[in-house]
Amino acid sequence: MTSLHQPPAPAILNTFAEPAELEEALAQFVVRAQRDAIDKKGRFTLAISGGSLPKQLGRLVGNPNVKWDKWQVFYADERAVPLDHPDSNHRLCTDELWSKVPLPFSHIHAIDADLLPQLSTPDKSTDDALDELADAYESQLIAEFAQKDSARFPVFDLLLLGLGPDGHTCSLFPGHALLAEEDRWVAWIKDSPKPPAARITFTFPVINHAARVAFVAAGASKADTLAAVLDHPEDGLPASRVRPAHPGQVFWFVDEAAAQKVQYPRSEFKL
Ligand SMILES: O=C(O)[C@H](O)[C@@H](O)[C@H](O)[C@H](O)COP(=O)(O)O
Repeated sequence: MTSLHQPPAPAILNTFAEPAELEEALAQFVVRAQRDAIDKKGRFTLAISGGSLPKQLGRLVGNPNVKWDKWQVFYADERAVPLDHPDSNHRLCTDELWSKVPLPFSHIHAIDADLLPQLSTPDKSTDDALDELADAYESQLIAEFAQKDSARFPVFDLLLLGLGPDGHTCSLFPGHALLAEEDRWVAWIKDSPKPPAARITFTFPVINHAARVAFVAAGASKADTLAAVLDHPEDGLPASRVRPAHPGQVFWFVDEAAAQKVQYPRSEFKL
């Protein structure tokens, strides 16, 4: 049997007493993923979501083991707002991280902000404008991956994702038609229940081709959702559907406050 036919590996749940410990372990984990990727291919491809994540990666700043010049950074989802808008994930990441580290600007793949004015002009429908925005972002992924890896879907070395209170991840929300997307790499949504409404997002085929996916969730407000995602995957919440194909692996980095209701077996964090 080829590896392609093996079932996805069960997620690894790492829990930490305090958010500070979680952040330290997360930084070590990212550095390890980076080292493995650079050893194999000379580059490290990472995609990140918004929310609390950029702050939780603070321990990477000033870390001498991070080879920033080898990173290629994408956004696993992004809000359709200008890049300097307070709602922009790119702006959040820039403020929290990229502005503090020597990551070359050309290695940060943001949405094409020149396409945004189309969203507010009468000569184009919102659907068409968002479609173009998502396509343009998909082209950036194709430029990075398709020529180099000639894969049907990109294989990210690492995706760093958050968990929303309704079980969403990226901009993939419960019950939304986008959960069934099978072809596109990047899709758009104009009715996101979490504001702002218009966004683009990686699709499940992209997420589920990644080599590693790390979810990060901290705080008691995540407790019920985390228990639902890990203990009741049969409910099909978006975060439960993240199950990268073998040999991909999902890791959870959560603090005790978030893990308090979870029955799922915990692992001892090791690199
Ligand atoms: O841009 C977004 O809105 C996100 O990508 C979203 O999926 C986020 O990661 C979760 O909602 C968790 O957000 P918190 O970490 O802030 O709870």
